[in-house]
Amino acid sequence: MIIAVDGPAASGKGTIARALAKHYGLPYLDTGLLYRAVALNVARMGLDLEQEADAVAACDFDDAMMTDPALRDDDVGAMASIVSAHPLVRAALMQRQKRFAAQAGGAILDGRDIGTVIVPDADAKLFVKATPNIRAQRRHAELQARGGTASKDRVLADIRARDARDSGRSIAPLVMAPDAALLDTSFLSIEASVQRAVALVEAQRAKKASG
Ligand SMILES: Nc1ncnc2c1ncn2[C@@H]1O[C@H](COP(=O)(O)OP(=O)(O)O)[C@@H](O)[C@H]1O
Ligand SMILES: Nc1ccn([C@@H]2O[C@H](COP(=O)(O)OP(=O)(O)O)[C@@H](O)[C@H]2O)c(=O)n1
Repeated sequence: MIIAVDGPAASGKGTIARALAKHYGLPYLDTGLLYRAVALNVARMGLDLEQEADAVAACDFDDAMMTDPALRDDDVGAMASIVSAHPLVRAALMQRQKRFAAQAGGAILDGRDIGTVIVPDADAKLFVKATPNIRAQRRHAELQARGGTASKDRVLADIRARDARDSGRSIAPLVMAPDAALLDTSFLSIEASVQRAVALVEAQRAKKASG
């Protein structure tokens, strides 16, 4: 079974995707980390995020980079949103994601374009959302726990800027696939969100199985 989980920053998609991976015993790929790795690489190489050729030169990284804690920094999320708008960067990362999705037994991937571009024929698709304020609150608490000092207003502004850039870009914009199930986590606990996610996946599987 392949499950696609998409949604904006700090909506809870990673939390849900990890829980679904455990529930169904499937391997999980956080595709945002790939774009974050490219962005961090560009910065470390002293290159320009806005220049497509610079960002493409930073796409060649090995798996070890995916565990670098610096990838989770807030400014790296904002930088990732800049490099991810370059078509050649998306092309360079596409095969890696498609290969992960195609492994025997299935997989779960989360990101922005999983259900629309990477695996449009996924067995189940979720689009996770929450209000910008609630997402900022959650991300702010998460960053504070990691020793970050950004204010809640700054985190909210970053989330709004990323929403606009990710939804407004011409290639693979953040948009809900027409056949995805919407899951609004604004007023749900983590446990309730996960329960709802499992129910939505089961409903989509049952619908597919019946024809
Ligand atoms: N339903 C929820 N209620 C409260 N906090 C949540 C909920 N879902 C996720 N979180 C917390 O919000 C933060 C962002 O969640 P995460 O799953 O990383 O979002 P995303 O992958 O969409 O960026 C994390 O600290 C996570 O523990
Ligand atoms: N499939 C994906 C995943 C992430 N991204 C980009 O990478 C950035 C960081 O993604 P992320 O999933 O790590 O961010 P969070 O939602 O965890 O804050 C996003 O803002 C997008 O610009 C993308 O374009 N496509």
